[in-house]
Amino acid sequence: MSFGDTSAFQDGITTSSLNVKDRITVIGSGNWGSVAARLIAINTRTSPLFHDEVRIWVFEEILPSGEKLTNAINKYKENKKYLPGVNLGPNVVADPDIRSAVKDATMLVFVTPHQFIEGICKDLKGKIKPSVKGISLIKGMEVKESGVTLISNKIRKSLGIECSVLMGANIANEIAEEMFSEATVGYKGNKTIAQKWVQLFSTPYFSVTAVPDVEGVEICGTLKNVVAIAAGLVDGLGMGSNTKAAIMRIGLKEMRYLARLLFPTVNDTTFFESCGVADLITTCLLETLAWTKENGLCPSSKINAFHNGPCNGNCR
Ligand SMILES: NC(=O)c1ccc[n+]([C@@H]2O[C@H](COP(=O)([O-])OP(=O)(O)OC[C@H]3O[C@@H](n4cnc5c(N)ncnc54)[C@H](O)[C@@H]3O)[C@@H](O)[C@H]2O)c1
Ligand SMILES: O=P(O)(O)OC[C@H](O)CO
Repeated sequence: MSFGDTSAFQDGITTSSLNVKDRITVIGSGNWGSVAARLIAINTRTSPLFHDEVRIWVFEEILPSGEKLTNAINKYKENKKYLPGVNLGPNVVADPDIRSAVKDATMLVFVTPHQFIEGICKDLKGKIKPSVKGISLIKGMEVKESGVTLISNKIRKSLGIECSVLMGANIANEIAEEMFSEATVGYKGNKTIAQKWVQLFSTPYFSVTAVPDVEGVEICGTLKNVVAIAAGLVDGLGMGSNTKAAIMRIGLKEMRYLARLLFPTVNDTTFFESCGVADLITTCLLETLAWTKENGLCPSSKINAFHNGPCNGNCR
C-alpha cells in the first residue's frame, strides 16, 4: 500500500483517537538534520496530530562570530553553519542538552553522522520512555567480523524503542530550496506509526511513501554509496555515460544480491522506491557534478556530451 497521499490518513488517525499530541525532537542539527527539522516544523504548525514546537538537539559549536550555534539558531531561526540562508521556522527550538531536548518527546528523529549514534544512545539510555517512537535518517551500518548491524537496529536494541527509517533521493540542500523530491519510510509491522511518520514529513514538494521493509529501505541507503564511489571512478577515468549507466545497473543488482544475503526478507519492490534506484541515481550524478566542478568543467558536460568545456555559470 502506498501512503503517498497523506490526506487519506486524516480519517485513520484523528486527534480524538490519539488524545495526546505527539512531541517531536530531532537529534542532529547538521545539513540534513536542519532540513528535516524544517519539513517537520511546517507540518507541526498545521496538523492537529502534533505539538507545534519542534526541538532540535544541537552538538554545540562556536561560530566564527563567537556566538554559540544553539543561541544563533534560536535567535535567527537559521543554522548559519550547516544550512545558511534558510529559515527553519518560528517553531524550531534548539537545545544543546540532549537529555532536556528529548524530555517530553514522543517521537524522535535520529539524523546524525553514523559514527556518533553509539554515544548518543548511551546518553539517552533510560532517559526516554519505551513508548517513544524513533525514526532513523542515518546512512551507514556497523560492520564487524560477527556480522553487520543496521543503525536502526542499534537504536532499537540500545534504547528498547521501535525504530523506522526514512531514506531516499534526498540531497538536503535541494529540499531546503523546496525542489520536488521523494522519500521512503521503511517500517516493521506498525502501519499506524508509519502513517504518522509519512504525515510528519510530507509536503507538496516532499512526497513520502511507506513500505513494510525496514531492512530493505535502510540497506539501500547505505549500499548505494559504494556504487557511487564506482561512478566517481568512471568520471575520474574519463569514461562516458554508457559506462556509468552500466555501473549503476550492475551496482543495483549487486545491492539487491547483498541485501538479500544479509536480510533474506528484503522485498524486491523496495529497490524501485526512492530509497533504491532513485537514491542510487542522484548520488551517482552528484559524483559527476562534484568531478566536473573540481575539473573546472560545466556540470552539464558530463550529462550532455555535446556541452563540453568550461562552465559559463548559467547552470547549477
Ligand atoms: N546532507 C544530506 O544531503 C543528507 C541526505 C540524506 C541523508 N543524510 C544522512 O544524514 C545524516 C546526517 O548528515 P548531515 O548531512 O545532517 O550531517 P553534517 O555533516 O551536515 O553535520 C554533521 C553534524 O554532526 C555534528 N557533530 C559533530 N561532532 C559530533 C559529535 N562528537 N557528536 C555528535 N554530533 C557531532 C555536527 O555538529 C553536525 O550537526 C548522515 O547519516 C547522512 O548520511 C544526509
Ligand atoms: O550521502 P548520503 O549517504 O548522506 O546520502 C545523501 C542522500 O541520500 C542523497 O540522495
